[in-house]
Amino acid sequence: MPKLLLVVACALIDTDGRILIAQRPEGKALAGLWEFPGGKVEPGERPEDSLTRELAEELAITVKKECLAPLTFASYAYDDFHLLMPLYVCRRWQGIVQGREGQALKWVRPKALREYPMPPADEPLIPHLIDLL
Ligand SMILES: Nc1nc2c([nH]c(=O)n2[C@@H]2O[C@H](COP(=O)(O)OP(=O)(O)OP(=O)(O)O)[C@@H](O)[C@H]2O)c(=O)[nH]1
Repeated sequence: MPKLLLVVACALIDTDGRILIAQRPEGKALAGLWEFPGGKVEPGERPEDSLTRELAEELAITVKKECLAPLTFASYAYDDFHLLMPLYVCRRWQGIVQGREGQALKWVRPKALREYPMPPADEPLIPHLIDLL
């Protein structure tokens, strides 16, 4: 059984019902693909704390834990690890979203998500977002 990797991700939703996606920068695994902001849960961290930390680091926003609602999760066998990725939704945050790590950002309607190449783990998440919005 390959290593289980726990990654938390978030669909930020704006007042027009659009979802934020970020493009993975060059040099990283899966570079160029569009993903939901988030990252690995570090040892000793609660998942919601990892997510608020990643959102601050990547996007310069402050998110309260009460504003994170669980939506669904991805479970996907990559070659070298098995990804388990809870997806939260968030409609309320403090600050202005900016890409702090040089990543491109886009606000996209749920039905348009398929136009952006995403990691294979993410594809099954799209119908859940379409249903939600
Ligand atoms: N944040 C995020 N990660 C995703 C998504 N889909 C998906 O397969 N992943 C995978 O989950 C892992 C997330 O790791 P990460 O973003 O924290 O880490 P990273 O590869 O940037 O590495 P590093 O933080 O050690 O530099 C990566 O292997 C990434 O490919 C997604 O929608 N959002």
